[in-house]
Amino acid sequence: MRIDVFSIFPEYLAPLKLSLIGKAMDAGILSVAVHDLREFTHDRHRTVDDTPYGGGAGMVMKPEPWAEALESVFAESTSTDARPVLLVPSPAGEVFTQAMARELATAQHLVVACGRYEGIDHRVSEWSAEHADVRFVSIGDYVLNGGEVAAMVMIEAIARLIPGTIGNPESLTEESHEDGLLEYPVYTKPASWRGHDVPEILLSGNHGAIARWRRDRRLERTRAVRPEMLEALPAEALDKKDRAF
Ligand SMILES: Nc1cc(-c2ccc3ccn(Cc4ccc(CN5CCCCC5)cc4)c3c2)n[nH]1
Repeated sequence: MRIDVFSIFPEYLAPLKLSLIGKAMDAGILSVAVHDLREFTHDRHRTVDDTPYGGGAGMVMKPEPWAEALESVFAESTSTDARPVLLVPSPAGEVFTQAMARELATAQHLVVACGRYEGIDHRVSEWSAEHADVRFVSIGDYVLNGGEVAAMVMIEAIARLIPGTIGNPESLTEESHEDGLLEYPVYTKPASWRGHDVPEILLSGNHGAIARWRRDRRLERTRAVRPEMLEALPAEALDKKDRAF
């Protein structure tokens, strides 16, 4: 997968080079390029914003730098490949979920447009729709100062689902939101720590009982913290014992 990110603060995306994403990039599984939007301006002040038509507070990002920036990478999605997906972080977007991360992990080319100020001239997304599949995406119901943090969140959630990125694909199962339940609590040595002991069952070696205990903890936690997730589960996903929770 190829990911191109555009921002007026490209250094904001530097941490992507670390950890898993960094390894995946080294292994050639993933390529992430971060571009400075100001490279696509031509005036002395490298202007990317202007006042909003219709009035209102703040500034709006000008369309032309964005169009030149985006077409510089849209063109690289050759006609044989699938159209690129343009992700536009926005408080007004569809909410980003694990299901959406799974869907986007199958894309060949993701382009992320990180807005700032009050957002990007809307005509950019209208123009982009001729060249890419455009998705406005919110990472939650709160307002950030720009799209960079949202881009980091989405890239991490998507990239870790690409085969070969995560060392142990086993750890992608039974995690929260993967199968509709929250994850179970985890423990490691020492077995007794500051008066707190690891649940006996986990030391028993009885893998059947351990699996049941973990399932029960997942149901208990989901009912306590996110009851609406339990309601959303298809009936067949819960067996008789599960319904006890
Ligand atoms: N999940 C999530 C994603 C974002 C996000 C993503 C991208 C950008 C780009 C700029 N901002 C800051 C911002 C956005 C909206 C307003 C309100 N303003 C009212 C008048 C009409 C225009 C809009 C103010 C400042 C962004 C914020 N926040 N939260």
